[in-house]
Amino acid sequence: MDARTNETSARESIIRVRDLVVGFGETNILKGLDLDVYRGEILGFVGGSGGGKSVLLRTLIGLVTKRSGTIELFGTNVDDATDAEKNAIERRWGILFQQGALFSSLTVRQNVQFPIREYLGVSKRLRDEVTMAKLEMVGLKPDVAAKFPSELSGGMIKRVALARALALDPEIVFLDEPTSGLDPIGAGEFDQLIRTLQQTLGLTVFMVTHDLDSLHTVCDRIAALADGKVIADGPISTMLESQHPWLKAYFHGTRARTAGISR
Ligand SMILES: Nc1ncnc2c1ncn2[C@@H]1O[C@H](COP(=O)(O)OP(=O)(O)OP(=O)(O)O)[C@@H](O)[C@H]1O
Repeated sequence: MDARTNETSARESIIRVRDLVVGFGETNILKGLDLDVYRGEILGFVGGSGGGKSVLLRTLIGLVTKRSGTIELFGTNVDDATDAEKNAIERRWGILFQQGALFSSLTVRQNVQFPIREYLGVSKRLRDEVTMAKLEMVGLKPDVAAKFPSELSGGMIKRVALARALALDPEIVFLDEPTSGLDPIGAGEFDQLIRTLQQTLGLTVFMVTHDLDSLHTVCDRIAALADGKVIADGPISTMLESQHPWLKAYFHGTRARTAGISR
């Protein structure tokens, strides 16, 4: 199904954040942030370095405690969720951290199986079958399963990390700078893979990225973070029209022109 049709026909918020404040010590990093992530879309999340993109991601998955505001995941307010409900919610997302973050002492197979072992009491045979299916899904050959992360290229590490993020058949995947460290061809292939998975699996994708090519080619919508808030959201045309100084610098700078986004 075309992603844009999908987006307009079903505007169900998988993630709904309102007036979110998150800080450390005396400093607030997120200062009343509002954000929706709609089912089936690929949302690109951009913002200056140190602006709080990773902090938002870590807050959404419960690794950082918010100071105030509401976070609803799959229609459940996390403040009202029981431990059992939180556990059930965690199984509905997958995460690809920056640099892939694989366990270096585990094989690819063991890395991909990690969430399955943690959340599902299934037999070894079924775990192995699921693992091989996920590796195939991300375009890796079966022989990769027995390798260790140190034996893989950067692009392969990202794919294994994506296979692990997909292990529990999530409804949404959080990707923290998935194409960083990849050459332009590898980054383009990874973007294409994400688009294919979104279309074939009906995945929702929340992608923190600095990659202008990714924003241009793969994202249905972009949300921009500045001054602790989402200052603009919409398709790339909305970003190009914005008069906010950071957005102007970002989307009309030399790199944007090189990527063919702006003239
Ligand atoms: N655990 C923490 N304790 C104190 N400060 C933190 C903590 N985690 C993040 N910060 C601060 O929060 C701010 C936002 O960091 P964050 O990593 O979210 O930025 P970012 O937008 O993801 O940046 P980049 O694009 O460079 O990855 C930074 O100033 C960082 O130092």
